Amino acid sequence: MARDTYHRRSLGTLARRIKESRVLLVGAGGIGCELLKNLLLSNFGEIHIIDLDTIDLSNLNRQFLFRFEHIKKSKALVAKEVAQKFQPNARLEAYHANIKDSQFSVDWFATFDIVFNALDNLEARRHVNRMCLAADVPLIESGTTGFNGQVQVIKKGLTECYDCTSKEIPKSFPVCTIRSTPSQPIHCIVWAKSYLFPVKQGLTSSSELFGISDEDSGEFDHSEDAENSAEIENLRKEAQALKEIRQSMGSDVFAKKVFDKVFTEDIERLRGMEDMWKTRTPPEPLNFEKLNEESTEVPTTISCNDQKVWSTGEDFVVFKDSLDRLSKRLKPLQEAANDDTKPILVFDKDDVDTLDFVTATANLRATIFKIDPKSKFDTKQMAGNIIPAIATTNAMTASLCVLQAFKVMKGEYDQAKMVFLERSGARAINSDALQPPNPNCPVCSSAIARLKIDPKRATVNDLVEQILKMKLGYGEEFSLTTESGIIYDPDLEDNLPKKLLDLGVKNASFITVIDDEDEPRVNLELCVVASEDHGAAGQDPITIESVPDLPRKPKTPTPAASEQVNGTSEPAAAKLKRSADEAGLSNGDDRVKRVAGVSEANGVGSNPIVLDESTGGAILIDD
Ligand SMILES: Nc1ncnc2c1ncn2[C@@H]1O[C@H](COP(=O)(O)OP(=O)(O)OP(=O)(O)O)[C@@H](O)[C@H]1O
Ligand SMILES: [Zn+2]
Repeated sequence: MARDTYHRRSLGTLARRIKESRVLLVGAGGIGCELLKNLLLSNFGEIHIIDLDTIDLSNLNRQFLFRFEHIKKSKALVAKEVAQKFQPNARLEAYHANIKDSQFSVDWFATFDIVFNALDNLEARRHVNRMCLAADVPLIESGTTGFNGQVQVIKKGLTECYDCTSKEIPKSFPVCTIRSTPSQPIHCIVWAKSYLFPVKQGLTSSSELFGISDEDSGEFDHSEDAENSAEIENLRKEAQALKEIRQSMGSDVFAKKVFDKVFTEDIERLRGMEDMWKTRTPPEPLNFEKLNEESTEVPTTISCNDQKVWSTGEDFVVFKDSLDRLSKRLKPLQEAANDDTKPILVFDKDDVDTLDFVTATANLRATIFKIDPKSKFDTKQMAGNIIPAIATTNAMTASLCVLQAFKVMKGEYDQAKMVFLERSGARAINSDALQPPNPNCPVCSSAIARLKIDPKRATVNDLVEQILKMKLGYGEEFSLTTESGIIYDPDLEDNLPKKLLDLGVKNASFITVIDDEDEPRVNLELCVVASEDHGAAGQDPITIESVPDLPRKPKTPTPAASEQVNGTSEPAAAKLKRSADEAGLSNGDDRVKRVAGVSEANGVGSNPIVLDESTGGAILIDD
């Protein structure tokens, strides 16, 4: 029987609507590949796929549309080409691009029946959430972390949006914890990674051994309390000392100089700060000669054993050997470089030399501070911020997305669910009713309006005077914020004559208007539609499409703002995937109680998927 007949039998009248639908899939990674296959096999007629990345060797174990020969090619383009074979009649469009690019305007989003998020980062998720709210298109948001997965249906005005609940943001550590008082293996790993290597993203620091970066790691907390600023000053002094040591790179004495500085002298200096050790165990410096004698029998091949936690002597050998390998790589690069470029080596979890070095130096530091050392394998996970991705979780999550999409296509939002997948609960798949929008949400409680501008002419003054004060009746007290920060408030009048374009406002940008009067109106999100045509025929350089309703704000504080979490014992993971907790899907008691008639949760994280016995072992897809 033809596939269409099966679809009609199982989906009834919905089959036709699905075939005529036009949907957008954002992300062609772990969930995205599975979802694309599901959408095609479910007969969705037109699918647009976007992904900014190219295929990597490490994607092949789970992103099944990709093969070895596709490495370095665009994920979106390859996904389209390969998946087209499942359903040759479907219309597929692929974009090798960032969803945040200005070509993907609100008007473009509005052409889709459903948008599916299969992303791995907060920023892109937030952007799509805002665009879907502005375009009033339903969004199916999904994410996985190891064995956990979740799917959330988002519809403007009816359900919570992605930002209605607070999200955990990447953790950072106070500089003083990393530099002087580490207490966890991760503190030593962050130190080895960020202090000895330049980092690719962040702000200023120059205390690295393998080159000097203009930037600093986001893993450091730079808030200027007294303890921190003293540490930052120390960092500057040490930068100078390391600079001198760098001069001897490539010579026989290099390893000893580095070792003596970071594992002996710096530690003795730290130990001398007695106040610091009143409530903590003081660090014990290491001795180069002693370790050299103790490790004469250790082969350098020990570094290949990534499961074993190396002894201090083994760490010492790997330290010297990897330092030598890295120096040999850097030296010729430096000699060949002209004056303008300064070659550097940066940490990369997949670069064995840098990983060996970080493992060994982090472990030597851990020994000094009486912290448990870690295997190279564990160090790789922690230093590389790796969250295991599991093919089965992705596949199950992608299938749940399609089941929710059917409800969205039918307009049955009362039937749509927040669904989550977990390993240790009584059932593998659980669901919750969708919550109404949070009235204090900084995103969806805002009014939304489209602002048409001629980018060549429209100024901040045009927006403030003609639109906000004259058309929308704003008083004097309000501010304008874009992604790059505040562009106007009553004390920042210098920007008034500037063109919006020169302040980074382009097509698909958002400008948030925050009313600061005594009884403020809700925030207003202005979604920019920039078009040079708009300036033609003597039109105003800036117009608003329709006057939005701007009620007063509710008087309760806003709970959904992001929180900065510093100095915790958790890995400084730039958390890529959304966890159940982030989604407001706590795996705690509340939810277990809500799942009626099922056995008790069976342990925490240590058991395989437990299915509900009362249903004959069936996985309950939905309540
Ligand atoms: N702003 C964005 N625009 C378009 N695609 C994006 C954007 N941000 C992330 N993506 C894509 O979303 C996908 C997420 O997939 P996934 O979580 O499987 O990540 P991955 O990078 O493929 O794998 P891993 O991070 O586990 O190595 C990636 O392919 C990534 O390129
Ligand atoms: Zn919201």
